[in-house]
This record gives sequence, C-alpha cells and structure tokens, in this order.
Amino acid sequence: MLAAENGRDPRLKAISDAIRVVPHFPKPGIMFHDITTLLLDHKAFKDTVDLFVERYRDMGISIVVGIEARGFIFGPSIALGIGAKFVPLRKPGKLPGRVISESYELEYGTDQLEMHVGAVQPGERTIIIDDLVATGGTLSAAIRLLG
Ligand SMILES: O=P(O)(O)OC[C@H]1O[C@H](OP(=O)(O)OP(=O)(O)O)[C@H](O)[C@@H]1O
Ligand SMILES: Nc1ncnc2[nH]cnc12
Repeated sequence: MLAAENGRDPRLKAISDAIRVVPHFPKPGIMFHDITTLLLDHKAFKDTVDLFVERYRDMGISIVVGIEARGFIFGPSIALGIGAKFVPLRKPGKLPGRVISESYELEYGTDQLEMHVGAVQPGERTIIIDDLVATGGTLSAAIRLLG
C-alpha cells in the first residue's frame, strides 16, 4: 500500500522534480526525460524503487522483466525487493541463447527486442520495468514477447 496523501504519494513530486527535461534531444521536437539526474539523488532513486516494491510485493509476481537499457537500472533492484527473478529484454544480437524477437517503432527510429526462449514459463506472473513510456511502442513489443 502506498503512503498516499490526498490520493498522491508525497514521494512522487521529488521523484518527478529529479528528472531533468532536455528539449530537442536527440532530435528537434523531442522533450527528452533524463533519469540520470534522478540517479544522482539517493533519496529519489531509492524512493522510486521502493514505490514499485511496495506496490508489487505479495502479489505472486515471480518475474521482473527489464527493457534494455534503462529498464536495467531499476528492474533488478525491484526484482530483489519483491523476491522475483529478473529477465532482461535485450537489443538484437546480444543474447547468446535461442531468442524470440519483436520489432517496434520509436519516437526517433525503429528497433527490436529479444528474449531468451524459456526465460518465462507459461502462467508466471510478470511485471515489465522501463524508465518511461513515450509512444508505447517499446512496451507493446515487450508485451507481445511475453504473450
Ligand atoms: O514508448 P516508446 O516510444 O517506445 O519509447 C520509450 C523507450 O525509449 C527509450 O529507450 P531507447 O530505445 O531510447 O533505448 P535506451 O534505453 O537504450 O537508451 C526508453 O528507455 C524506453 O525504452
Ligand atoms: N521523450 C523521451 N525522453 C527520454 N527517453 C525517451 N525515449 C523515447 N522518448 C523519450
């Protein structure tokens, strides 16, 4: 249960304030949300992980799936906090075993995600962790990989 005040967790504002917004990066028109500034703020970084652990522990979740690259920053800590395994979804050509792949479109280009065959067993409850959703293309590809 989140420690909510007026329906909103008091930690959220500091977390939001710790994320730097860089206009026109990496292309004109993109408002880039830079989480590296959040990582420099120990309390905000820890609160971010804690919020997810508090929300998802005791829910029978056995796998945290993290999306390369920035999902790897938050996902493993959340997995350890809730007592789950961690499964990385990687960019093409990085995983040594047999993989399944999904292509997707980004705000600035196209890309592909891969997962090791057998990393997730049918019926396992999972959560998918990344730093942000923009178009939703990456998250949709991750959901298709798990489906
Ligand atoms: O909702 P979407 O439009 O799909 O965009 C969100 C995705 O874009 C960013 O990753 P990026 O592909 O830039 O890779 P990186 O984490 O390796 O920098 C971000 O970390 C998300 O994964
Ligand atoms: N607006 C944005 N900020 C940071 N990362 C992104 N990835 C895709 N869109 C992004």
